[in-house]
Amino acid sequence: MTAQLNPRGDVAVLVPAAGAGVRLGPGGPKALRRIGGEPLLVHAVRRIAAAPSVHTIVVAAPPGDDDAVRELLGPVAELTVVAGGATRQESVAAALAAVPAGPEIVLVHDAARALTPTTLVESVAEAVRGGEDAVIPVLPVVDTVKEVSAAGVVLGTVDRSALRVVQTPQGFRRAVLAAAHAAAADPLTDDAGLVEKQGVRVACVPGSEYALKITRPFDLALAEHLLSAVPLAGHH
Ligand SMILES: Nc1ccn([C@@H]2O[C@H](COP(=O)(O)OP(=O)(O)OP(=O)(O)O)[C@@H](O)[C@H]2O)c(=O)n1
Ligand SMILES: C[C@](O)(CO)[C@H](O)COP(=O)(O)O
Repeated sequence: MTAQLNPRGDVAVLVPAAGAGVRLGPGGPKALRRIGGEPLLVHAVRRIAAAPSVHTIVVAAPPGDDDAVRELLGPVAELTVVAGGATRQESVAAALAAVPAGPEIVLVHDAARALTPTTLVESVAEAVRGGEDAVIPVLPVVDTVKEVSAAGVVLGTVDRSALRVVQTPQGFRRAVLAAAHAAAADPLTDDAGLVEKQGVRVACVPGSEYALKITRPFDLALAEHLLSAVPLAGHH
């Protein structure tokens, strides 16, 4: 059944889904690869659409696949589909340009983080609503980290106590994200990076193991397993 979004919600979620998935290997655009019989993009959008604060969803589709993505997501949730760009940053900018007047909180969420819990969408939005200009979900680094030379020799052991791995959704006051994208020069890997360049404070909230980014074949297998072991994996 098509999820109806909250007309009184204050959050727009941009879903960059236009990546090729080179690290995942052959099999078509990553967002359209399947776990539990459904494309990653469907899993991701279903979880976003279940978040009570969400007013608008804009998906940046793989180049040439925008009509197919519209058809695919029609039964999942009310949303807008735009054509993605050559970089993640361009895809986010295209989606941002399609957000209607209204929502003043904008979240950017990778389709590749298909099992992200709905509760994480809400906790990031809540932190922005509470006064932060920019919010990212993070997890501690669980392994020892070494700096290694190009020749494969250890140069030193990094102090990991202040390091965090960063997930999505990343949340922003709308004007802050728009200004950061307007000022963007070289592409960065995440939106918080653009905002940092503007001197804006970026706050952290606890991330979720379920929000793993499906990047390599092992991640796809892990996500498939999580979904079959716990059918609602990452839903809450
Ligand atoms: N031109 C691009 C590149 C990436 N993305 C999206 O950004 C998210 C995070 O990117 P990543 O997981 O690195 O995806 P890919 O770029 O597809 O991966 P790879 O680098 O292995 O090709 C994904 O949902 C991906 O679809 C996008 O919308 N447009
Ligand atoms: C946005 C992101 O998912 C946060 O971890 C990440 O930076 C995307 O980077 P990638 O190099 O495109 O995977």
